[in-house]
Amino acid sequence: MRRPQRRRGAAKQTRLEEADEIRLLNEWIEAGKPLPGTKAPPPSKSAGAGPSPPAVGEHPGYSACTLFDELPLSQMTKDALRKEGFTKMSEIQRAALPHALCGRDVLGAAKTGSGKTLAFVIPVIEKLYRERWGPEDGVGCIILCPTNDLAGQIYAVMNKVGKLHGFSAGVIVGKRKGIEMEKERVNSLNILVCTPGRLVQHFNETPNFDCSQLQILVLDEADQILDHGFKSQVDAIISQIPKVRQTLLFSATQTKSVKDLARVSLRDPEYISVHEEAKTATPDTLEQYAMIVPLEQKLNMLWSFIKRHLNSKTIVFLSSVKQVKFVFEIFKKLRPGIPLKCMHGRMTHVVQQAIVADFNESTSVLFSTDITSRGLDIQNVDWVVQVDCPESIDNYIHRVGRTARYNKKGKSLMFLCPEEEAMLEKLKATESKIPIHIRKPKAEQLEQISQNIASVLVKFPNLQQLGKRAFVTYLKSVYLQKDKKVFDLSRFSAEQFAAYAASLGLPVTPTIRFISHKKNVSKKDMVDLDKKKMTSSSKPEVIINPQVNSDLNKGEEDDDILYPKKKPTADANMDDGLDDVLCPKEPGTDTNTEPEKVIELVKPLKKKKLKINVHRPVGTRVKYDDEGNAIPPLASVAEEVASEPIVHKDKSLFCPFFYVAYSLASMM
Ligand SMILES: Nc1ncnc2c1ncn2[C@@H]1O[C@H](COP(=O)(O)OP(=O)(O)OP(=O)(O)O)[C@@H](O)[C@H]1O
Repeated sequence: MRRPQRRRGAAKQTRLEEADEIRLLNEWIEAGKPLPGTKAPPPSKSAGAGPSPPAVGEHPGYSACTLFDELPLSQMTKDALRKEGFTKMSEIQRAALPHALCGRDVLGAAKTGSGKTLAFVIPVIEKLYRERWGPEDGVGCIILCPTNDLAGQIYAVMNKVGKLHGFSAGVIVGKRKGIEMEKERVNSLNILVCTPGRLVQHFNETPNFDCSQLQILVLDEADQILDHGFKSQVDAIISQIPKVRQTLLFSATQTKSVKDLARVSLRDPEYISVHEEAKTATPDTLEQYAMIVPLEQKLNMLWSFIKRHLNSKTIVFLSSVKQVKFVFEIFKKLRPGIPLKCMHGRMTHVVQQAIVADFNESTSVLFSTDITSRGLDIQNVDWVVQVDCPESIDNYIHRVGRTARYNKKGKSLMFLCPEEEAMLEKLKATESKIPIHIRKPKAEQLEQISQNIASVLVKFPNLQQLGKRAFVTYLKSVYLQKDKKVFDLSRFSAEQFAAYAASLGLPVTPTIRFISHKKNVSKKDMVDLDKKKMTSSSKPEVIINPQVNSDLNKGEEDDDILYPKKKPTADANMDDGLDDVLCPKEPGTDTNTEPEKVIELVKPLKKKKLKINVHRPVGTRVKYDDEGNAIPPLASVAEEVASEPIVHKDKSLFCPFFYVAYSLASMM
């Protein structure tokens, strides 16, 4: 938002006031900073009594503050925070901000929904303010996060907190085609909020794209950004930015891998984990349930749950895009009595943003992949239902963290097949610190909808194709999971696969080429086997046939008759009653992705010599040598023949905080 145009004299007065404020802030930050490695002391009794502004020249320590107004922050930031209703700091903010404001690297860990975003947005804005950063200085801060939606959300928070400042910020996201429009503007942005893949594209393709002056690098959902999915992109980015910078890493499931942390050149980082001693790894206000649900009963159970929670806002996680699409389309046709939405990574950024915005404002059910599992701050989600088993405990924590945010209440329910009970053991293990309760569904409250689905598929053949793909992609997702103790398709019988297909309303069970009864079985054998199976009572063994791994990467399978359709039977597990999990006592308080793993292969980046922004006023430009070590500005100027005219010190470096690339992305 542009600052109101001021008359020249008033603008000059403002600049003098800002110069004074920056000098005072720098003195205060230096004089009152906490000792390295120290934790914030517990809030004092008088905490929150409101700050008595320090007397001139007095610089009290700020590690014990509880209110934003007590911190050495610029007045513009304090005013913006107050306007947004942020007055008292959360635990992670209280612990991290004093160290981040004085320029230290921070490795921050705190539960989902505990306010980590402000813990890095505020230091970014304050750092650039105190550095008197402006548009001609180019990129001063990069914030990396795993998904486009999260980038959009972080940008929105940045916009709220920084709106009185004069920085240019933007979200550079979106699919391949949008990059051309971004190329013209990306160099003029001071703060980039982006996914790793998009940033690498700019390093590779945007002429004169320059991050050599970078002051601060932030990794949100750092453990995911640093894991194998983004490894090549992150390494490419790190190779293009100065090693001498401030680095902030945050996540609810923070990595402690020294190897990973070394990749981002952390320097004596403050490890701040405010909930390390907490009894639970998940929010205290979250009620967590699990139910053992046979594969072929999952959709019946999901439908029954939704029918009993028509006044709740619910996020439903499924493993694959095809499943999300199929369940969404089918349930839409069956009309449960509550609005339904779906979200996945194959949607354009604009559509995703619109869905999140709409879901924020409505009581509805959002079917989603794990694209929404991390970071998304959707308001007032009452329930998170995990129809498919999370791939890891971290994945579980982030999924359920979509509800019960910032002291609000929420509930989560996870379906586990009997064959996946090992995940329950992992979650209940002491070290996981996840207070999850087992619930047994009441058979009489379980609505059988397979026939209804089958009727819909007859009426809408295109949905039958989608159903087959949902069937195959789900099994593929299980087959490709790393944790073979939990995910093992060979534990499922051929009959169960047939029953699962029938539960999706499919007239025949699609062929799953990576599963066969025995090694190297031919299609003819499979069909013969069917006939034999129809007579024999023994369960044919299901063998995962690795020889056909190549199928996993193929497009969608054609369907084929593998097993006759079988009516799903109510499972023994279903005898006990469904308790409050399906019949909420009071209107609920109760929310995936394939993370936006950028698929394109990153060409090994030529090591580019770090370029220097020659337009930056003399005496304020920080330069780097080839190793990325900062050379003191004056020293570097002394090296050059100082022939260029001295730029007036009072040249304003600020221009209205406006948003550039995001509107570009939104035009994609
Ligand atoms: N100091 C505060 N006072 C009031 N509300 C706050 C404060 N800090 C954050 N919030 C609110 O808490 C919610 C969660 O914040 P945020 O999204 O930053 O959590 P997070 O820790 O990043 O969660 P996740 O781990 O899921 O990414 C947001 O709605 C935010 O506006």
